[in-house]
Amino acid sequence: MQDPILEIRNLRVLFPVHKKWLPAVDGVDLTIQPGEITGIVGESGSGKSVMSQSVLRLRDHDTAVRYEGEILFEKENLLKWSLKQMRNIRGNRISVIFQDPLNSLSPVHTVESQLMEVLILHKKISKEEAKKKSVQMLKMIGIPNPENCMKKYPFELSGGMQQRVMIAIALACEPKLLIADEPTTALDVTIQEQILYLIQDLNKKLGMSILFITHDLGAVSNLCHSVKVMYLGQIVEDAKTEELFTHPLHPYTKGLLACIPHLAVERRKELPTIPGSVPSLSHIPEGCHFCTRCHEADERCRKMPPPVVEATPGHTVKCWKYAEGGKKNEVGV
Ligand SMILES: Nc1ncnc2c1ncn2[C@@H]1O[C@H](COP(=O)(O)OP(=O)(O)OP(=O)(O)O)[C@@H](O)[C@H]1O
Repeated sequence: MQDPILEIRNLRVLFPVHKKWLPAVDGVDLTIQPGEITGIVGESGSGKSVMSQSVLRLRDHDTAVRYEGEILFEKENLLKWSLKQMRNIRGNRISVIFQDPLNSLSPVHTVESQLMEVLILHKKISKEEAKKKSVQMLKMIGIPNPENCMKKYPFELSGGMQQRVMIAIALACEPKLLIADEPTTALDVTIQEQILYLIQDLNKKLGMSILFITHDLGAVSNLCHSVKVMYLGQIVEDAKTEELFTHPLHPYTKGLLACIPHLAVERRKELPTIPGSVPSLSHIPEGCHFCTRCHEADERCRKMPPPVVEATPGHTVKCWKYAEGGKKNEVGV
């Protein structure tokens, strides 16, 4: 087996809230193999973005933040790196694409100058080479007339085209890891499909690993090799995609799957929901983080954090229900 591209070990990311350091990410372990697409799903406020942005230390600039644990990228602990070292890795060995391309693209520079800038900065190539490579990138991501697109400003492009340009910039330096944080949420359904197909195609062609963050379980089922379900800063279930969709174990995962709209609409039933909402950081329950919304929770769940149990090989769940009989993973206990 190859060495993993990314290995996150017992990561905690804490923010100061009411004079206390509170964990938005609370003991996450995650491994991504070369070429693998890993999905992170969970409701708003589960800590998906904080966790993925920590890989590139994107929160360091604008807010007080404390990290514990390790983020090993090709065996180097990024949490020990200076911000100067981090700048060299961003957009080069690790890239990120966000939900809203207009927030990531500069409104006052053409597509050409934005694409060329990243290539000249990181790859130290000449202007002519950068221009040639930029046209190739736009072609590869399916922009019909790349030379024409190069001259445009982002506002002159449709939402789908802006997203493609952002992907081209992210991939220009052929990163080993792409972090895609809700990359299709702001797009029309048909364009969503195209962008997901594009990401899948690029993963196959370039062999890069992808950390795919989303609310959309449908997208996960089509795209990802494995899925981690996140709730209030913790991974509560982790399995290969097919296994997770066919044999969900955690009450939270079961709840999320039951909320996929088309199944209920087809049968003209009321759409199920998970009662309540994700608590804020200052209201994290003492025992299992999900206990306040779980219909199966008992006294033990409310008092003691559950262990991580390997229910079947490669399928782990953080829930007391599976604690007896399953194989305990010491890290999560
Ligand atoms: N700078 C900060 N200070 C305090 N709390 C923060 C800060 N940034 C994020 N949080 C909190 O961390 C938690 C996780 O937020 P995060 O944005 O990672 O969730 P998410 O799962 O990505 O949600 P969404 O899908 O809406 O982006 C939330 O409770 C959020 O309020």
